[in-house]
Amino acid sequence: MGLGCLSKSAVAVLKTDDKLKDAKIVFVVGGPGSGKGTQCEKIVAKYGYTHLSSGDLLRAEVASGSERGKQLQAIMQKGELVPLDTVLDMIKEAMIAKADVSKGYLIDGYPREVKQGEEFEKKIGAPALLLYVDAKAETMVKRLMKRGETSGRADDNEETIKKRLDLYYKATEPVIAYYEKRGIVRKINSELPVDEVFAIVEKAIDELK
Ligand SMILES: Nc1ncnc2c1ncn2[C@@H]1O[C@H](COP(=O)(O)OP(=O)(O)O)[C@@H](O)[C@H]1O
Ligand SMILES: Nc1ncnc2c1ncn2[C@H]1C[C@H](O)[C@@H](COP(=O)(O)OP(=O)(O)O)O1
Ligand SMILES: [Mg+2]
Repeated sequence: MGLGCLSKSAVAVLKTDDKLKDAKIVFVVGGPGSGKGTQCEKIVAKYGYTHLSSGDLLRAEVASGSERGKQLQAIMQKGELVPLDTVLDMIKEAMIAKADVSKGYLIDGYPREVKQGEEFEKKIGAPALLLYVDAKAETMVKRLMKRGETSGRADDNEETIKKRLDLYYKATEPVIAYYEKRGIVRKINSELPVDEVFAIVEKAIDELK
């Protein structure tokens, strides 16, 4: 069927969705403080991918001072997950905004639970790769406490870090098992120095081409 019967704006929406369906999508999953953001920055510098961190998108909404932002801030401060639809809508909007120029998307900090992965695939598309950024709990806590000295983040404190870690093991680790069955998970040892971690990341990204 042609698109002739549809209005111009309806065609534009369909075309955008098509573009996202064909897009190269990489999920970046790992515990809090494991080094997701650090590696994503390096991927952007080398490969020109679009980096979308769900946490950054949420913090931007908080910074806007909106009513919705205030509600989000309260949830994040407790180390809990914000509602799925809120995060997914923000990610999709940000992806569409870059659809014409993006070489690929790094979706950092999402999915946080299996349901988030399922909904993403229904509304946007399938990931080609999942980078599993792996570090020990002890390492993550140490890094987050250090980051907390300067990050200004309401969730980089001992009490919230503990809750975030618990939630990670309970809700997010099953995401890795879910995508392992599809054979798209690459486990990255993030205990190593940043550049050595990136050398492993590069191999995984290069395989995608
Ligand atoms: N491989 C690494 N070795 C040492 N420190 C690291 C490493 N990767 C990240 N860090 C540090 O750990 C902290 C958390 O990293 P970040 O990239 O913000 O993690 P995430 O986005 O997963 O929470 C940062 O302060 C960062 O500089
Ligand atoms: N996909 C998602 N679903 C629900 N809440 C999310 C989310 N991504 C982020 N959040 C909320 C809850 C998190 O504790 C908080 C900070 O997330 P983050 O910046 O991704 O943390 P980190 O990079 O330290 O792992 O934002
Ligand atoms: Mg981060």
